[in-house]
Amino acid sequence: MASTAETEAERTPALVVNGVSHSFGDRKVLDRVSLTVDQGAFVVLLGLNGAGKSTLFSLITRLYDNVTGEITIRGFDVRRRPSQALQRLGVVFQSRTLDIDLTLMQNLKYHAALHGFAGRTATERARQALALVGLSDRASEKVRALSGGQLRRVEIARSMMHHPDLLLLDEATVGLDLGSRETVMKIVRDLVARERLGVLWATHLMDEVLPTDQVVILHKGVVLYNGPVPQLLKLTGTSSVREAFRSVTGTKSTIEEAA
Ligand SMILES: Nc1ncnc2c1ncn2[C@@H]1O[C@H](COP(=O)(O)OP(=O)(O)OP(=O)(O)O)[C@@H](O)[C@H]1O
Repeated sequence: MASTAETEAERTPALVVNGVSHSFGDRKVLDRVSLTVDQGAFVVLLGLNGAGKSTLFSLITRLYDNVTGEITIRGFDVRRRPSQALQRLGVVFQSRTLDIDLTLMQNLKYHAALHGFAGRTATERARQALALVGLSDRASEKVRALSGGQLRRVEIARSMMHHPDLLLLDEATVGLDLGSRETVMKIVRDLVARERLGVLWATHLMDEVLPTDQVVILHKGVVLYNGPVPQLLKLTGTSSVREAFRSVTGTKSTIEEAA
């Protein structure tokens, strides 16, 4: 019996969004959005600027209250069990949020304190987190000495300190050069493979989607496709995610051109 229970717990998705809508005044910006992120899955939330990606993240993180549908993190409803749900969640926001006048270690320890870790535990967690993103040797440097890509890596380290099951990243590579973008994406994909982390990666950049990813196309607040990449290409009779996106959304320009 115990092993069955364990198996069920292991299978509980990192994130379930079910029938979630959201309006600002009269304007509906999300319309019955549903998606699932399994443990160990890298899910790309692909949409043009204004599609509703950040609004969805604000609902998952409880910055806004979802009044329709439901959102669960590892089975915990974010409205009814907020502390259990949110302690399993890590977030890398679109805007930068590190204190550039503090060292990497100081930034991480400050965050650890917010999660109730102090002293040696905080130092140890910070060290482990920096090792995950390959920045162990920079721990005592000030954040202002880092490149844009390294800053993002520290933010990823910070989001991993409390060992979450679900990581949300909102346009994490915007403003980075190609090499840094690839490094950041590799780090996150490695975490998915190694730690069985569930990741929801919001982007408007087509080339960030790999054939092995699950992709959710969000357009004007509506999910137009949700599934594996090969199936998307087959369904649309196209040979690239860019073409498939155009076909599904009826837009002429690619996301990159529109941005
Ligand atoms: N606080 C707000 N009040 C009113 N409208 C808003 C608010 N926040 C977002 N919107 C509108 O909701 C829609 C969805 O915006 P959202 O920021 O979620 O999109 P997005 O896909 O994250 O795009 P971006 O990457 O440009 O932020 C947009 O039309 C936006 O103008």
